[in-house]
Amino acid sequence: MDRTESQMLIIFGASGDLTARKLIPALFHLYCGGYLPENFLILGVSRSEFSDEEFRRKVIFESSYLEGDLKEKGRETGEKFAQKLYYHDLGASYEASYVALARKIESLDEKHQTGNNFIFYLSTPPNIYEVIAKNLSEQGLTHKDKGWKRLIVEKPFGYDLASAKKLNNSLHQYFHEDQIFRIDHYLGKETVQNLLVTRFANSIFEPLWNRNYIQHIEITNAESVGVEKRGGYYDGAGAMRDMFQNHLLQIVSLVVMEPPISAEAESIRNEKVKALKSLRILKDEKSLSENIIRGQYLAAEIDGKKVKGYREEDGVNPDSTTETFVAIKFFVDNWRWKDVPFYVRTAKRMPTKVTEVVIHFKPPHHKIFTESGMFNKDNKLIIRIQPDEGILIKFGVKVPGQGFKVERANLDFYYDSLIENNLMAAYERLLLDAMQGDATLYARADEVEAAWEFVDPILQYWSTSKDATIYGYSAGVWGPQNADDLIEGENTWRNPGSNLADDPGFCVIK
Ligand SMILES: NC(=O)C1=CN([C@@H]2O[C@H](COP(=O)(O)OP(=O)(O)OC[C@H]3O[C@@H](n4cnc5c(N)ncnc54)[C@H](OP(=O)(O)O)[C@@H]3O)[C@@H](O)[C@H]2O)C=CC1
Ligand SMILES: O=C1O[C@H](COP(=O)(O)O)[C@@H](O)[C@H](O)[C@H]1O
Repeated sequence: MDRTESQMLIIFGASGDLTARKLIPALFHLYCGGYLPENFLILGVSRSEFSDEEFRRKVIFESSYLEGDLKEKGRETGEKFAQKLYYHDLGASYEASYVALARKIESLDEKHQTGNNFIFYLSTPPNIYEVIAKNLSEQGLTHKDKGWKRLIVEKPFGYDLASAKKLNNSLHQYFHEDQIFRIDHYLGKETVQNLLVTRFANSIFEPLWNRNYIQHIEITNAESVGVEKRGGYYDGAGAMRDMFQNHLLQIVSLVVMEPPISAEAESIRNEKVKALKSLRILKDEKSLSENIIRGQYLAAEIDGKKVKGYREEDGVNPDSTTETFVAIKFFVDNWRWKDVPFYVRTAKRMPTKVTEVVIHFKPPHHKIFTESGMFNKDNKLIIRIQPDEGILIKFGVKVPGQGFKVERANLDFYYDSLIENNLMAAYERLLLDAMQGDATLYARADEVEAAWEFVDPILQYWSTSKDATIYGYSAGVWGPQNADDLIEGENTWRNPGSNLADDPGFCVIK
């Protein structure tokens, strides 16, 4: 709290969905929690015409995203928070009127003593990020001589490796790397951060965290919703760009990375980059076709309700070959992970919303309890990212009675069980970190590029090869059936329920 200096947050794209749905509610929660400094302002910027009052009404009092909060905290709290909000209409284009914007920022800064400390948040279509950065620079708004200046950049960061590099180079003309905060909201999730703590604050997991004890690793990110109102955007992106390149590879990097020398941003980010660079890139046609399954959801009935197929969604091309499901098997080429398969999948219109990491351990070398088949079941560590956040270990116990019959039991931890378990929403945590200048949970330029290096050949293969199949799957099932064939031996995906303790079958380790 003490570290949050007086400052102004300038949001470009203030009339858009993200501002109303995530940013303003996060800022309101930070305000109610006493996390914002006394001298703090939010200046919304876009081309739509609003007065300050109209903007406040739109994003606070008439917003369905704050309705519950306002009921709980009272209108008066909403009114006080609203006094921190201002709006600037950029006019017809994002190229124009930066002189007027600069004047407005300067006068607000002077009047409200925000210390010339500015965060510029880019929540517009990505194709205008550079234009905004350039104009800010030309108006002298990026200089660090008086106060600090930071830039938060929304995803997607680039469309492929070349465009990500281009965007990095463009932004670096106007901002130093230490001023740029590339957002990935999964890094703002408490349970994703806890991957670091589970691994590096305990001496019971890390000694086993390697090829000697781990048989394979499975990561599932499933959403039950379809593309909702974002069909237009999603059709140009697909699951690979929308989720895998950023959120899933961030989780992978935290699972794969070596211990950092400290919890400082650069130490952690250095190790994450090394981890991403050690992923074996699927390059040749054979490995691309054998190790990746992509799919697209088809119309179906779920709980008696008809849901549209992907191609029928608003904004989606009726002949679209954009993937809404992707499952990938890959290896990590380093000392720790040699020969350990990683299976990662992400999809829309699955049976439930769930994200989890499952570490499957190898069975004991020598099997002495032959009475039941239990010794064949693997020990598992399940790290539940969402929902029902927690950690569960599956291990064998003796069934009471004669002989040595073994059954599987659970050791578990639930975030719910903590007395203080107010999990801060991802955007709250990330905004607060940026306000305090902490970039640990933001992606660095080389990190984003390393992730694209893994993803690029896959996208190229899909766009150029005639053999790159896309499979249909009915909305509400766990994706195309042949995604199970990716997994070696008789193992299958875990297909979890929404409760961590649900046990949907098991994996057989031969
Ligand atoms: N919405 C979400 O859930 C998520 C969004 N994001 C990212 O956040 C950013 C904003 O997304 P979102 O709020 O959903 O988008 P919207 O389309 O709802 O809003 C875009 C905003 O940018 C402004 N804008 C400026 N120039 C243009 C232009 N040429 N065309 C269209 N709009 C323009 C719009 O306002 P005006 O027309 O008034 O200038 C509007 O305020 C995007 O980069 C998106 O990828 C990331 C994760 C989730
Ligand atoms: O970034 C995105 O994430 C959401 C899923 O986020 P979650 O926090 O609800 O898991 C996804 O729906 C969206 O398509 C994607 O752009």
